[in-house]
Amino acid sequence: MKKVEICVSPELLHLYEVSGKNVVIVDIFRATSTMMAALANGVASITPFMDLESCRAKAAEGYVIAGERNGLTADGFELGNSPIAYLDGAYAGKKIAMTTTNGTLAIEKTKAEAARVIIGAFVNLRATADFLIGLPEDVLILCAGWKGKFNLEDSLYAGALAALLFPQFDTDCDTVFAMKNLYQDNAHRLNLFLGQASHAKRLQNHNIEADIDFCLQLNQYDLIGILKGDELIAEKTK
Ligand SMILES: O=C(O)[C@H](CS(=O)(=O)O)OP(=O)(O)O
Repeated sequence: MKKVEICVSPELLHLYEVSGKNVVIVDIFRATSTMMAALANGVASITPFMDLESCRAKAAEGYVIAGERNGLTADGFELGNSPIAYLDGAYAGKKIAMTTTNGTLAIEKTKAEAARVIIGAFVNLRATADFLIGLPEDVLILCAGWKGKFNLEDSLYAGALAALLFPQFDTDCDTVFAMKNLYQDNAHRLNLFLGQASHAKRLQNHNIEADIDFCLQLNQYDLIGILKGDELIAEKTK
C-alpha cells in the first residue's frame, strides 16, 4: 500500500527519502497559499528562487518579480508575499519570479529528486488530496516551517491532507498520527486555533489579517499547483 509521511521542517529533510515520491510543499502563511491564489487567478507560471538577486534578475526577461523577507516586500520588488494581490486577476497571463523567506527554499531542496513537487494549501486541500490518491507514488509532505523551526499551521495542514489520504494510503510515521489527530480535533475552529500560531502573530504585526483569513479558507480552488521543470503551473483536477 502507498505510504504517507510528514517532515515538519526542511532541516529534518535528510532523515527522509525523497527520491521517487510525490512531495507536497506546505507554507500556509503565506508562500504556498499565495502561489495557489496566483495560479487560480490566471498567472501563467511561478518560478521559485531561493535568493533575492537571482529572482530580481528575472525582471530583465519580462517576469513580474515577487520578493519577500521577514514578512515585508523586498526592496525593488513589484510584489511581496500577499495572496490578495492576485485576486482581481491583475497578473493573469504573467510569468512570476518569486522568492520568500521559507517557502521557495523548501521547493528548491526537493525538486531534483522528487517524482513530482506539488504545492499544498488549505485553499485547494481537497483537489490536492484527490490528485495524490490517483497517483501510484508514496507521498512526503514537507512543511516549510519558519527558519528551520516547526510551525503549527504547516503541520496542521499536513495532518489535514494526510487525513484525506486514508484509507488509500497507510503510514509508519508518528507525525502523521499526531498531526491528523490535532487537525481533526481543531478543524471546527481552525482560525481560532491557528490564530495562536507564532507566524500568525508575526503577520498580525504587519497588519495583514486579511492574508491570514484568506490562507485559512478551505477548498476554494479545484486545481493543483505542480512544478514542471523550473515553473509552477496550475493543473485542473476535474
Ligand atoms: O511572508 C510570509 O508569510 C513569510 C515571512 S516570515 O516567515 O514571517 O518571515 O514567508 P514564507 O516564505 O511565506 O513563510
